[in-house]
Amino acid sequence: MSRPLSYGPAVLVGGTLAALALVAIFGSDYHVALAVAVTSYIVLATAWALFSGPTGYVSLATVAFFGIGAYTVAVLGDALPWPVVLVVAAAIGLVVALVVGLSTLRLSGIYFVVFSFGLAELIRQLVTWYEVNIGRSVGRYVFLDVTQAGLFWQLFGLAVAVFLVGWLIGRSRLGLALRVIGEDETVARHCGIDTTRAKLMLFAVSSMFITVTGAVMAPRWTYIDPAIAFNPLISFQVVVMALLGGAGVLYGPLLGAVPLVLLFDLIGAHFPNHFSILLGLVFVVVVYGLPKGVAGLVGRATSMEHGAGSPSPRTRGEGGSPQSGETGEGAPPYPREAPSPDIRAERANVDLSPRAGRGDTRLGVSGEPLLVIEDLSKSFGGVRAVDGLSFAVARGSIVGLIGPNGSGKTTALNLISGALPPLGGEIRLDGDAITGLKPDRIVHRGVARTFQLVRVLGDLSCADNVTAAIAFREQPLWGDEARHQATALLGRVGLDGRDAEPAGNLTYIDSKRLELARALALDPKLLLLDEWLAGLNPTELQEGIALIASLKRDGLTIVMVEHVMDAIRSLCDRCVVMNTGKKIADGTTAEVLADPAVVRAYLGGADAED
Ligand SMILES: Nc1ncnc2c1ncn2[C@@H]1O[C@H](COP(=O)(O)OP(=O)(O)OP(=O)(O)O)[C@@H](O)[C@H]1O
Repeated sequence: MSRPLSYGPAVLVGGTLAALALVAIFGSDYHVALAVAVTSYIVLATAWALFSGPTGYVSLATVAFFGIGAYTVAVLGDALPWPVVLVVAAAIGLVVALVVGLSTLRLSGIYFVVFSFGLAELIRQLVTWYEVNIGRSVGRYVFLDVTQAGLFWQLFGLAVAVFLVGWLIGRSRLGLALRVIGEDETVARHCGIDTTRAKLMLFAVSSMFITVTGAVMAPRWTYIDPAIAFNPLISFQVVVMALLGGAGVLYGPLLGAVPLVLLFDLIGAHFPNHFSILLGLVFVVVVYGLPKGVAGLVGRATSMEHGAGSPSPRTRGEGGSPQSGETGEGAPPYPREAPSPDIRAERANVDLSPRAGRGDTRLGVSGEPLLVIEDLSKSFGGVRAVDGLSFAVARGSIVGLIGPNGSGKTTALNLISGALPPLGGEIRLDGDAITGLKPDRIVHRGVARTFQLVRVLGDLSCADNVTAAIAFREQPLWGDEARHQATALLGRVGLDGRDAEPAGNLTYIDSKRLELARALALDPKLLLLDEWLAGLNPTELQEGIALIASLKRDGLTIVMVEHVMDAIRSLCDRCVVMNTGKKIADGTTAEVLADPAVVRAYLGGADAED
């Protein structure tokens, strides 16, 4: 949403459509037919990229929807007025997309590709079966009085509509959600995005455009059978066109569709028997030579011109220290409400007495704790990663979750944040059970997290990384207000003035700052930090500790998995120690770090003694 407005794409799209319109008005029959083919593929490839571009879900189901549209016309074309036929086709496409989407959009990567291909084949076989066994003939005649020019103008209208819808989606929360999903679906869920719903909505919109295109194109054939209407080549051609042009931007597929339709027309005329081989060759060249398409090349050239061509490498622990004064107390105020007097009172009441001991869920916490974990467990195959874990976290406190490598700390955080479903036990936040809820629901209850391996959305700007959370939290904001809040949060973590910078350019420490800003943007009650301080140099570490301390001063409750003992000592009110999935200690930091069982299991004598 913070991308600068550029008229280049609008001129490109408008100019191309205007040129096609001129061909349709003044061209010969052959040229009008060519304009029809080009426009139909512009619509198909752009509609395909509406969904597959931002999400990265490569769908080979294009022809399934295209064929549904064509067959709707073949069956109903004579019986109903033309606009009604198109509406019925769109409705059927919508229903099929919703059913298919609900059952498949949980799949990702190659599984989705294979399924989408299988879907097209399945629908083709079903139609063939119906025609042979019920209809008693394989094909159907389509006798509709539509001229080539009439066909062109319908497609032209569809093209205008698909660009308009794509433009609107690109500027909407849904558009941002899809870009986040495409970058990192796990992060998307932890930003509060209902990823299934977002994907489903766009899949349905994209499929409706494809279905209506199939319907509009049907009269062109006069006779159709399943082999024509569900020809898998259509799916492959659409993918190749979108990839050649660049599926990441709205105008990209157009850049691929125009030259390839012309090329395919040439190949079809002169080498009809070699069409598939040449299509395969084009596909290989596109995938290897232009992974981000022509639009990607244009984007790179433009950014080089503006001096932003070579992103600095994202190297763990390398340089990039923030300027002094950017963190901690000197930073602009974190835009969340100050802790209420109640919370302050409860914090004052936290019992950190040495009696607070092992295995007792509520010991050490007076009043209703913010987070209560009871008898939580999780297994991976034969490995019991978390085994009967119980502890509580007082409001406004920082609890360190510590233990040797592989003791189950990250798994415990994953269970709390909803990244993993527990095997057993209960998690309560503010008195309400959140056990087993999806991450986006848990985010809306007030839990935010960072990840052990930092996860920023590299192709999005820093501001968009933070806005993704602001736009999908429980009390979402959008537009200028969201942008201002994103800027303030970036300043809060020491990333002043970096709003427009792609997150992929950030150094390791700055990526961590950005991830923290994104978590804070969710306006959480509880923040889960997974080794947020790992890999920092001594200066960065001190700044990181100051930053976390300032969050606590603002009233945030924090559970931090950490191996950096200096941070544990200076930040944590209490510590829960895990070993082989079980809690082995729970008490004040000083008490726990002096516990011989803890020393034996984890710290080693030297560190425990300093
Ligand atoms: N997705 C997974 N699949 C299979 N095993 C897993 C998975 N995640 C964690 N484990 C196993 O569960 C156990 C606990 O792992 P976990 O990452 O929670 O430990 P940890 O205390 O966070 O370790 P570290 O301090 O090294 O990050 C380990 O034996 C680990 O191999």
